Amino acid sequence: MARYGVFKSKEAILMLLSPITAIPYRADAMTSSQQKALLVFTDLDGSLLDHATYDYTPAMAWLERLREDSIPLIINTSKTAAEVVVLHQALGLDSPFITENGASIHLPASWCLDETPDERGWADIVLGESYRRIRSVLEAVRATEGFKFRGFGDFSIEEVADHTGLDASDAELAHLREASEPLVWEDTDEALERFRLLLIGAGLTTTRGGRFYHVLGDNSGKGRAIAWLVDRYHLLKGQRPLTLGLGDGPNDVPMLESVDRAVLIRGEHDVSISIAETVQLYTTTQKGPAGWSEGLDHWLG
Ligand SMILES: O=C(O)[C@@H](COP(=O)(O)O)O[C@H]1O[C@H](CO)[C@@H](O)[C@H](O)[C@H]1O
Repeated sequence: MARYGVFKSKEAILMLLSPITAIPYRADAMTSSQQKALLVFTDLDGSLLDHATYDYTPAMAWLERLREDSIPLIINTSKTAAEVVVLHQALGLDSPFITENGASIHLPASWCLDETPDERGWADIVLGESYRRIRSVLEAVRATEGFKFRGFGDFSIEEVADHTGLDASDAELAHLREASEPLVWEDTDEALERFRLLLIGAGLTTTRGGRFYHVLGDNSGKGRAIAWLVDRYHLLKGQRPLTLGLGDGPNDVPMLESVDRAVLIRGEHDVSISIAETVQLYTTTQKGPAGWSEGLDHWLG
């Protein structure tokens, strides 16, 4: 610090030199040159979308700024591809997206190397297990152990709508699972522990969103899908990107622990979330899309 003389730090000097209206210098905020190679990964429910209403209006200003600055916004959610395609179009995005808690990655033609895009111009990478196998394991452990739970495969479209607050047509899209099963646990905590261990033995893993437990292949998860896309970006552009992730639920922890800057959005759920201390983390005071914007103000503002 001696080289800054009477000033306590470089930050203090920069604050003095800044015009009064300028945003104060913060050592941990991303510089504009870092933002040129930035990928922003976002969870949906409880993060970009309001937990109860699925509204994203409070995030509009930041969505516009990311678009203007050509910063890719990459959705990373437990929702199905059928659900995300609709939102992706509504938001006017052209970036890849990750569905079913990291079990599938969807690449636009500009992100493809060996993959051949389909007639819509997209290629799908499956990291996880097939829905068929997940359901057959779930049905087998339920039959042998008598566990009490119900998954989307046991629900009618109306029941999905009742559990989620989605309208019938959105509930139908949520029902179109390809590589993960959301479920409502109706048994004891001890039974849940036994269930989890049995699934590990079958190559499956469990995680938790704002409303449901989710079962998926143990070779997937929101963090692994990010690692896959970071490698692909590196191959395409010849440099590693900087990454920023925003999420609110336990299923977002692997995402928040795999990015360079993380935003933990205050959740609607009652699950306490702990993130590794090594993570550069900002925790919001606001919930949903208002908290999402608060997190971007913090790191990119
Ligand atoms: O478990 C949950 O609470 C959410 C979590 O979704 P995110 O990973 O937070 O986008 O996901 C399920 O419920 C949604 C409706 O609330 C459905 O749209 C999703 O398909 C389902 O996975």
